[in-house]
Amino acid sequence: MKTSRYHVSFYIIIPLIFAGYAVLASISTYRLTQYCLKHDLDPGSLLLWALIVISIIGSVCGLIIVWILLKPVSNFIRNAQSVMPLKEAEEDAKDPIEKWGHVFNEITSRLSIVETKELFPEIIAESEIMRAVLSQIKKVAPTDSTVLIIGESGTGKELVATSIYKQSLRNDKPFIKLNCVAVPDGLWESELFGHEKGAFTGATSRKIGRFELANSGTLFLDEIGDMPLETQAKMLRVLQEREFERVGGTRSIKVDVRFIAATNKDLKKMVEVKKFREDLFFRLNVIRLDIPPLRDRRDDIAVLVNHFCRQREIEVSPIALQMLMENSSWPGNVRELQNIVERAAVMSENDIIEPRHLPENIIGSGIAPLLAVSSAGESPDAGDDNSPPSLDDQLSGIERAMIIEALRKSEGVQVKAAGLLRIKQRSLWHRIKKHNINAKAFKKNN
Ligand SMILES: Nc1ncnc2c1ncn2[C@@H]1O[C@H](COP(=O)(O)OP(=O)(O)OP(=O)(O)O)[C@@H](O)[C@H]1O
Repeated sequence: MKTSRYHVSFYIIIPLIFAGYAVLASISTYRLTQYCLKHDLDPGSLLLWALIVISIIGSVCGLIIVWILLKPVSNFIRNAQSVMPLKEAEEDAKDPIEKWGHVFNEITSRLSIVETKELFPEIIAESEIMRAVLSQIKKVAPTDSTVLIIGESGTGKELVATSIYKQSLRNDKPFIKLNCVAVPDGLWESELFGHEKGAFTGATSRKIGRFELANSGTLFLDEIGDMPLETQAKMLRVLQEREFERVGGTRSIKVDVRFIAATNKDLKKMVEVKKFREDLFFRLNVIRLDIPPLRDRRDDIAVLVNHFCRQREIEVSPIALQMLMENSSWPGNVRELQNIVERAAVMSENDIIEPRHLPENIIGSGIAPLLAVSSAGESPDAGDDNSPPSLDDQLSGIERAMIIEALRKSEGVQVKAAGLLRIKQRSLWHRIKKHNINAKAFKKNN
């Protein structure tokens, strides 16, 4: 095919082969029947043999075609299997097609991680839910549509707004931020629209407002839920008409601004209780991006911790990392995680974050205390309620700690970890699943 002058698509050639073969088979049986009738022979047994031969030739042709088609796929799968993470992905697949499905899914997922890392180097996220958000950002960024970013405090709304700006067609134009919580009462209009000299007592010179500063660029209104109602009405006019006057001025100023707003408040509820204007809400809610809280994307914890550690040139021990991954609440989201790593980095003596450097609420749940104590070399604490953990719980905790230690030593390579523990790889894999350990977190390149 590569060297021939003409290229025929498989979509044409394969149906043609089968159609041609069917025509040939029909002609030969027809001819055979005619021959038998002409020579007074019984066509039954001859036709039976002919059908057997036709079927055998048909099967061989089918086999060759399937082999030609699947050869590059199986070559690819074989090469992909030499990559360690893909080996893990196909572990529980029973038949080859299911196995290939697993491998392809894993490859697609990894390619999308690579793409997101390239497009959004500052946003660290590997969870599916965040990757969906990032692909939404990729779509909306180059448009001029207003974006409303909703999410709890510390989820990364500002980071997302900045990424939208960076990926937008206005990325060489101004990016002006306004934190609505930080604007003092009475200064709203001057802050947004600017003022003329002498507009009010203290207006000693002309001030350019945020709308004007953001002209031809992007205006990011953080914490929009904290904007007072009377300012919302004025804001609505700018959103609709892209026009306003400076305080104390008479001239209308036209601006070309893209708006991005963010809030951690439930604007719909605020509309219901008349604390936020419905018309403004609809104007802002053109494209809505929901940033999930960290507790709903625990897959991101390991990569985030490793990222924050890299920034501070320190490391995190796998047990400490596992404890961070096990924590289920994270009310302060990524900011809280970042602060914990920062604090632990300051406290660590040898540039490795150990469980003892983590706050009480992180090491104080589940089997974490057992691991924390064992890693710190102290005796196990029975807990506040004076009821020591059961033997089964303790054994399970020890098993878990040993697996984590082996994964740490083997840098997440499960064959090696299984060797260290002197168990079969399959058994290790089952135990990893049972204890809900994120084996990927131990890989060096994480
Ligand atoms: N996915 C992420 N990758 C890397 N850093 C992140 C990520 N998400 C958040 N951060 C970091 O967490 C901190 C808080 O993020 P950010 O200020 O964007 O959150 P926010 O939702 O705007 O918070 P708030 O509502 O309190 O203003 C920042 O230092 C930011 O760099």
